[in-house]
Amino acid sequence: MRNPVIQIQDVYKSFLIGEKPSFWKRIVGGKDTRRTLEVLKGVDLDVLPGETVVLIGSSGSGKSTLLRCINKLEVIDSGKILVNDHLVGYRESGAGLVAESAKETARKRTDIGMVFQHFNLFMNKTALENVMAPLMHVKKLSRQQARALAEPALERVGLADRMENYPSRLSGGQKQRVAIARAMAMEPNVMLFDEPTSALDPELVGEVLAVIKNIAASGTTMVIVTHEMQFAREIGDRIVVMDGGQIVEQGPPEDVFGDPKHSRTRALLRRSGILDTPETEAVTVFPELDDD
Ligand SMILES: Nc1ncnc2c1ncn2[C@@H]1O[C@H](COP(=O)(O)OP(=O)(O)OP(=O)(O)O)[C@@H](O)[C@H]1O
Repeated sequence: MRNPVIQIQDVYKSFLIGEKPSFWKRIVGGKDTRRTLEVLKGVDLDVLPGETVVLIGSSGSGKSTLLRCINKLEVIDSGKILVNDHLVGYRESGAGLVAESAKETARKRTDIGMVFQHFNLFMNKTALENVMAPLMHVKKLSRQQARALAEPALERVGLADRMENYPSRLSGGQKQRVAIARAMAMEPNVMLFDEPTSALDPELVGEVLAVIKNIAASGTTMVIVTHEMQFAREIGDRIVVMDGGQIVEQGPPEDVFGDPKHSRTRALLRRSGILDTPETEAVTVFPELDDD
C-alpha cells in the first residue's frame, strides 16, 4: 500500500488571544492580559492517495486551523505533519532536518492547491489572467505556456465563455470556480478546500459543489472543510468529526451520518437537521450492565 499523502501526527496548535500591551503600558507596569487558546489538541490523521476526507464539526472546533497547518499557513506548536513524505516546515540537509526558508515553503505549496471561502482573486485581472498568474509567477512558465494550461482549467469548471471577465462581472459561484481552476491548473497532488461554499448565495452553491465532485471523481487527494452536510455525505470517502480541537469520530459517511457513535457528532447532526432522534437520548449510566 502507498504511503498516506498527508500524515498528521499528534499536532497541537494554540493562538495568543488579546492585544499585545503597548510599550508605554509595559513601562508603567501594565499587565499582559493575553491568554492562550488551545485550538488543536493532539490531532492524528492520515489521508490516503485519491481519498476525499471531509472535516465537519461545530464552529470553532479547529477545522480550518487544521487545514491551514497542512500548507503551513499556520505553524504548529508540536507534533508533525508530512505531505508527500516531506515534513512540513523542514527540509533534509547533510546535517539532518533544518527549518525551510520562505522560498522553499512557497515551492512546496505548489504541490498543494488551496481554495478559500472568499475566493481571493485579483480584482484587476480577468478570470484567465487570475488562473495564469501563479503559473507564470510561481511555476515560472511563459505567458504562452501558462495560457495553454489556464484555458482548459477554466473550461473544466464550465467557464469557457467567461475567461475575459473581471471578477466584478462574475457571480460568487463563478468567482469560486475561477479560484478552483487557478488551484487545479498548478496540477497539485493535494487539494484543500476551506468552506468553499459558505460565502455563496444558496442558489449558487450547487454549481461549485458539482465542480468539486468532478475533481474528486478524477482521483485527486482532497481535504474539505464544510458545513454542507448533504455534500459531505455525498462526496466524502471518510468523514472526520472535530470537536474542541480533537477528532471525536471518523468513518465512512454511511456510518458517521447513519449511525453516529459520539454524542458530539449526534448533537452536530441534530443541529444540522440530519438526525431527528430526540435531544434527550437514553444515557447509559452503567454501560457494563447493558452487555447482555
Ligand atoms: N489567527 C488566529 N488568531 C487567534 N485565534 C484564532 C486564529 N485563527 C483561529 N482562531 C480561533 O481558533 C478557534 C478555531 O478556529 P477555526 O477557524 O479553526 O475553527 P473552525 O472549526 O474552522 O470554525 P468555523 O466552522 O466557524 O470556521 C476559534 O476560536 C478561532 O476564533
